[in-house]
Amino acid sequence: PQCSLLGLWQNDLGSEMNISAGNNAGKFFGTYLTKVSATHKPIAVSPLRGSQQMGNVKQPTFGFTVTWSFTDSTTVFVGQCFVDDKGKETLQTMWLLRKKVDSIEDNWQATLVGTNNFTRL
Ligand SMILES: O=C(O)CCCC[C@@H]1SC[C@H]2[C@@H]1NC(=O)N2C(=O)OCc1ccccc1
Repeated sequence: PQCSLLGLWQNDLGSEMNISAGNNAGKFFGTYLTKVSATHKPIAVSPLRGSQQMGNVKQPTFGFTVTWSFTDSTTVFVGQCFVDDKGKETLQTMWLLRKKVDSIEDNWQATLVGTNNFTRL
């Protein structure tokens, strides 16, 4: 079974992602609800947009951007969808979180990196 990104996913932090629509050019969009915060702002659902490799790719690679609705940060995820021999899908991803800093002197400390594995909810 080909890995389709469409649907509800949860990652190892408990964050939830809903890929609600995609087109046959590989573009998709959806929403992201993070469950972790280093800020004191209330967490809210945020939009995501991305694209994935299409064609007869069984385990496509993809990337997407989350433009956070409750902070001035942006996160980009990149990864690949894998299907095990029982048909169970996982998304293995890494992300770069760019937080907004007040001055270029702080630019050096503005990007965090992380890994996330998603399974279907
Ligand atoms: O959920 C996942 O799967 C991956 C983790 C994504 C966390 C998101 S990135 C934007 C927002 C959320 N948590 C957080 O601290 N954010 C944020 O904007 O933090 C900015 C910040 C970071 C460190 C220190 C101060 C502010």
